[in-house]
Amino acid sequence: MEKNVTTPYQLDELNRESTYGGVGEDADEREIPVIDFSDFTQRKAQITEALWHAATEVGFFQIANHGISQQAINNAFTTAEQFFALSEETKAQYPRPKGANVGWESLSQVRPSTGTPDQKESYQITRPFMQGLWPTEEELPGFATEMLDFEQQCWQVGMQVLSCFADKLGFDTDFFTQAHDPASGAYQSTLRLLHYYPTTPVEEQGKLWRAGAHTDFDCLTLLFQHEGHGGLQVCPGKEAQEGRWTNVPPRGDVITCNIGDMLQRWSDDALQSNLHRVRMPKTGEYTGSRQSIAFFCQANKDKLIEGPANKYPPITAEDFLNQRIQANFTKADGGGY
Ligand SMILES: O=C(O)CCC(=O)C(=O)O
Ligand SMILES: [Fe+2]
Repeated sequence: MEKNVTTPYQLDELNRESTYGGVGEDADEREIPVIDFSDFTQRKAQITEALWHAATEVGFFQIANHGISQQAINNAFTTAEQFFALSEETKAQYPRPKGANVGWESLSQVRPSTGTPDQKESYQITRPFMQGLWPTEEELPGFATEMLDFEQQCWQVGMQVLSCFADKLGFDTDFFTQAHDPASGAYQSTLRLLHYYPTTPVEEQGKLWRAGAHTDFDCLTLLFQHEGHGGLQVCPGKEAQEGRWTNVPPRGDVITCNIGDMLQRWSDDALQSNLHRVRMPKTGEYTGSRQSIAFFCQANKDKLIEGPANKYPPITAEDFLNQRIQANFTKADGGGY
């Protein structure tokens, strides 16, 4: 099947996404809620209310006092930078295989909203599927150990957030924790290291984007923004037609979170998976390399996504993700599987 912007997609989520490529306008009146996670166990009920409000209204929120040390985050960024500084030939030894969320890719992700490749390279880590995809100890000592440790810390925070949503949706508290079991071979949550290439500033945003407008495929995304590396903009679903985009402050001490399509479906649309994108820097703004790190909580392949009210027919997490990945990578990259 040809993958291009005119392809009619099977999932509603994809049809929606393919219509949102317009530049729109900046709307800085909206605030991204910051939610304090300190004393999580004692304050869980209060945190849950704050999360639910943020997730149903804006779809994006930032978590402060999340428990991952600043040192661990800084180290992850430094190590990611070292990975991307490896030679093209070295990185090309670890390519993203067809239709999988693992390995290295560069300039290959074409969003249905834009039809142009994101101006970035990325490296994906999904625990069970990394064979042959780690750089060697000579190339980058300690890389796998450090990244898997960071991945585990992200998972902890992700599961805390999801346990709050489980409470509100009437599932067992640990429902999503079991659905994202890292010990299973069907685990498919992914840590993604991102490097947006240095660029020349634009007077006006044109066809090329650092990351074209999209919603995420997963249940929940934890995004670590590099202090000062701006450009991320969000647009709540309700306002997508008007195209009013809010800048997300690039704070290095909080985790920026958003709901993805999988959880929107799993919550019968109660939780909003919102559009976001990374625009090109304008004249006068920082134009160097831009880094970020994302952790995508994606239910294990064999889990069935079924909302409490059964609004949508059940679909396995594997089938759901496959359709989304397929629509996002070009044929040239070997993405059509
Ligand atoms: O780099 C960012 O700020 C956003 C990345 C993103 O949206 C994604 O990888 O899905
Ligand atoms: Fe995203």
